[in-house]
Amino acid sequence: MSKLRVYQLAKKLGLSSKELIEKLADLDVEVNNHMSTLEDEEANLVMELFSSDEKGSKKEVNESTEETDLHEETKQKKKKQVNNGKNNKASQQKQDKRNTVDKKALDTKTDDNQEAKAIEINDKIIVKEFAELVKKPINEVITKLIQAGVMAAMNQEIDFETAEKIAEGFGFQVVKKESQVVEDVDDLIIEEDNEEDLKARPPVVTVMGHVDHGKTSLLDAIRETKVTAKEAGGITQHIGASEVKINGKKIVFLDTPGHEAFTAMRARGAKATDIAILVVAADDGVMPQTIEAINHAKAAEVPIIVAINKIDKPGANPDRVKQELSEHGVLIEEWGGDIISVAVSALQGTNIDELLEMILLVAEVEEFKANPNRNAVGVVIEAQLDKGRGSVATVLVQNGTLKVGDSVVIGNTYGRIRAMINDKGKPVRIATPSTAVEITGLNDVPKAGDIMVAVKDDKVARTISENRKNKVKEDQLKASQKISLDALYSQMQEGEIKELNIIVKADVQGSVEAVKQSLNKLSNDKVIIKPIHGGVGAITETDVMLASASNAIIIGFNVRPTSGATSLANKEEVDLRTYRIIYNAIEDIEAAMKGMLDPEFKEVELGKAQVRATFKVPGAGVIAGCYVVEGKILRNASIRLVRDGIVVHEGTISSLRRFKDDAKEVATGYECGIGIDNYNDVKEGDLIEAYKMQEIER
Ligand SMILES: Nc1nc2c(ncn2[C@@H]2O[C@H](COP(=O)(O)OP(=O)(O)OP(=O)(O)O)[C@@H](O)[C@H]2O)c(=O)[nH]1
Repeated sequence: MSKLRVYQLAKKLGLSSKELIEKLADLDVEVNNHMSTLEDEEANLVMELFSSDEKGSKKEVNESTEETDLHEETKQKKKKQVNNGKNNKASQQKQDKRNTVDKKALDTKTDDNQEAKAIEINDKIIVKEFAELVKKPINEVITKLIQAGVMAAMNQEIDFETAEKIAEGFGFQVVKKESQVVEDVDDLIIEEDNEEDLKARPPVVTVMGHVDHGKTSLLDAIRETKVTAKEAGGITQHIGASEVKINGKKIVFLDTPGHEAFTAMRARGAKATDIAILVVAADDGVMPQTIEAINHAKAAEVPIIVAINKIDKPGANPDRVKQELSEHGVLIEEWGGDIISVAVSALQGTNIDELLEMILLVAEVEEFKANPNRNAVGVVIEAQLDKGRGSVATVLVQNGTLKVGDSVVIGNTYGRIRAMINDKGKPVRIATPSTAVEITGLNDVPKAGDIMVAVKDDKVARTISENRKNKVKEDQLKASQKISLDALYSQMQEGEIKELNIIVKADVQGSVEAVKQSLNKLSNDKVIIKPIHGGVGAITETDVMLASASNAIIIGFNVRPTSGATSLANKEEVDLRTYRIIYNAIEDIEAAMKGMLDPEFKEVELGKAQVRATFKVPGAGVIAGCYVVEGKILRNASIRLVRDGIVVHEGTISSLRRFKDDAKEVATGYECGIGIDNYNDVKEGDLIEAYKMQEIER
């Protein structure tokens, strides 16, 4: 048969195109529209199914359910072959299994009523057999299934969960047939590939850089020049990643620019990016987040390509950018280094091709490879619950080939891939290494950064996912074995720690440098102290994520963590310490290295108040009119005054009042006046943090 279009086949079958498309979807055959062509085997299958469906339903009414419908069985087998690419043998094995269930079903029938209330079901069962098992007429079962949102004919399979739900509705207790125990995917799949099986794969790229330097514009420019509607059905769909082609070669861009997303993924244990594009605006130069991006990329050991952007602007000075980059350890080729830079204008589309060519060049040098002929392994880029489609996840296939019908485990979720669409919104049946596809068919919504693995079958997928859920606690424990100064000595003794990664944040750049240098000098033969990032300003969530991903501790001087950073640090178990004097930090780390760090006092936060106005009160100096935003402020507490994340003063309270009365404490949600001992330079917008020191048992 020559290739048929959907509308042609619909006509043959006396259906509308819409009806046929729906029928095809039931068979897991996804088509775009009425003009889409069908593979021969798909068309054959549909025609065969359609003609026998009619016969089948007529039969259903007239015949007893015990009679075997051979035609239906062939149909099932065929459908499986098309959808799952499984061979006849597998199909036959399934059939054998079904027969076992069948026997059991009949056995159950002979049991007395009480016992018959408990039934055993495999991870799948054919509707007809299920009806026998629950002793109900087939049309009643099918009606219940439809009510539960499952469209299945009598010879189609339903999964365990569906069967369980319906059976329970009929008053049965359902027990799952014991399945083979599989510990975890890690045991199954993370086998090394043989060198000869590895083939070159396209690079996966993330765009990073300072705010407003043009990350989004650059991604847009790349997409505009390269992902045009040339390809059929070419509407770019947001799936979290996009593919471009240059000189016939593919590059995959992750759509969420910024090092935050990149590091958050890394903290989950995923490494999705092969190359980082560092965007620096030629008229602005290296800025704080440029430095952050550099350090994040370096910590992840990802090669960098610099895109010097906005060269169309009058104030553009690419040479200055190169010089500034060299000061931060990014040595461009002209500066004797090996980092490639390309001057671009995202706005005017200048040199975009050149940038893409450079990406391919780096990819060639780095030799990114994968084995397309194995079970798929990948990572979740993003995922959400879609009203119509259920759990929808974009996964980047990193190794192997993912196919529609594959059973997968993703984090604690699992499922069989129902459909896949690519970044152009086109349904695809396979996804090779370095391809991002949106998948449906999972039982729950996975998290970005979760690892996806294709496994043998649904049973294995479900077992692993259940085992994983049970192991979550254990894993959390494992994941929480983060470095801390308190445990440094014992970890050093056990040889677990060779490097102590440190992130330094301070109020001025001079302190950052001073601390980094002093800390470097503390390295000895057991442990190397390695400052992986330093910056000016408050300790942010991004700093905590970097610390978590790189197993680092954070040291702050005269700066405070933002409240988001504090809670994230608690969650990620990141050791975050703040100091007022550099010497104290050095002393602490030195003591920790000798196993002598036993802090005698610990700071306990009491509350925070925001300064909303200030008043000059004769005899009492400046009083801050405050609103308590967190915890409570105690009259005898120590306080620190924080302005834009930086500690501007530390001291004690001289007066605490509610209206005209002295107060011992003021709780969240109340206003109060706070006077600070010997300090008048308080400003509107400042934050007053109250704390007390608590003695810690040695
Ligand atoms: N003249 C000029 N302007 C540019 C160029 N690239 C980006 N811009 C402008 O710079 C501004 C910021 O660009 P974005 O692409 O939003 O920058 P971003 O880095 O994604 O910014 P954030 O998402 O806020 O971090 C926009 O007004 C752009 O139009 C360029 O090559 N030339």
